[in-house]
Amino acid sequence: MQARLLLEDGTLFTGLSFGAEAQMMGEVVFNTGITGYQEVLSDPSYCGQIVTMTYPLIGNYGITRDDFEAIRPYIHGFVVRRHEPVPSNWRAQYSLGQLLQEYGIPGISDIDTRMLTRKLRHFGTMRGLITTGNERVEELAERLNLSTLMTDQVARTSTKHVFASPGNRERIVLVDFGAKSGILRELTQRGCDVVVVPHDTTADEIRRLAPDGIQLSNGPGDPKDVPHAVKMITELLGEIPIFGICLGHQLFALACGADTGKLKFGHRGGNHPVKELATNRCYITSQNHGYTVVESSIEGTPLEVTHINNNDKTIEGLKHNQYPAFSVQYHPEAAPGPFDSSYLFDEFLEMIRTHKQNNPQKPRQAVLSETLKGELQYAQK
Ligand SMILES: NC(=O)CC[C@H](N)C(=O)O
Repeated sequence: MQARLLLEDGTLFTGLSFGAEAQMMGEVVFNTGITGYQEVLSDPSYCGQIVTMTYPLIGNYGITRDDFEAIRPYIHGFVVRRHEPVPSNWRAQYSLGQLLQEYGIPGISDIDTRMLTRKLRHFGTMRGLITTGNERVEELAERLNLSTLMTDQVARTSTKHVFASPGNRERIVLVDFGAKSGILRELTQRGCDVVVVPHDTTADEIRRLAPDGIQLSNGPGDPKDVPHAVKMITELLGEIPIFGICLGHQLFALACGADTGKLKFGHRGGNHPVKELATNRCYITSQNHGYTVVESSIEGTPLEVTHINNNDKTIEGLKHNQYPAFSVQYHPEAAPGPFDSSYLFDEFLEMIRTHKQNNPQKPRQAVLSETLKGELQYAQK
């Protein structure tokens, strides 16, 4: 069956459909990973986006639900050069095309993804529309022109209820802005007592959970669409150690008085070189973001730049010069790898221990278990 991809500049690609029979609109972006398409399509930070893979052969190892970064994909379309419908992998439960069909997401293959990527690099990301129907092109163009990009992706992808992943070490409140499950995995692997809370949890609600540290997750969209989170971070800065990842990094920067802006075509892939300024060391990192912290906005804030991107020199890491709080624009949970940066979770726990030594805490409130029990019961209804 035929599928078409129309861009807002009028470019029309005609290829083959391998996903759902559907028409969907979104911001067209590209990812340069040569593996990891399952983690890409299930990463909630791509909510509302049409993702093009620049690697030409996609789908050859199929789909394994255990490799997902969220309960379901939130992408609005998947674009590949060649889709492999028969996976060769003993872990595969079904094919990529079957997964897209299950969730009503269109997929288009057999188009020139190199041309598409060059266009996005040259002109910046664009709105686009994938359709498997046979509408007239003028009709599709009009629909695309009238459409706008989503602004409520965080609310769509965040958990609605508090849930816990118990452990016997530091208690971490993980604020879920559309978190990848890799973050929870990294924390639980280190024995942390993790409480995952919705994106709009207030500072007081977080205090009641008596956390040792706050992990701000990644998430979709523009950080300026989540002002309530900036307020929460501002209120807790200095009181509880904070570690922000990706959207969490951008929100942390906004809370410290810096600004964010949109990159022309973003960073999405598994081999972005990041330089740690203190050591001059280079880390190869996994990235997925379209926004960035504006460098010129750092002056006059309490922030210090710790890492920069070696390709375009944009900010990749920040730390507060007075309080226990830091953040990175890339993904230390590295799903899929590279695993160069997982040590940042250990540094976060080390920061928490130092903060605890310097600020002996009151015993944890008994109210915590009651709060959680109530939430969990509610969630089970
Ligand atoms: N992965 C993320 O958290 C992405 C952050 C933000 N949505 C951006 O595109 O920049």
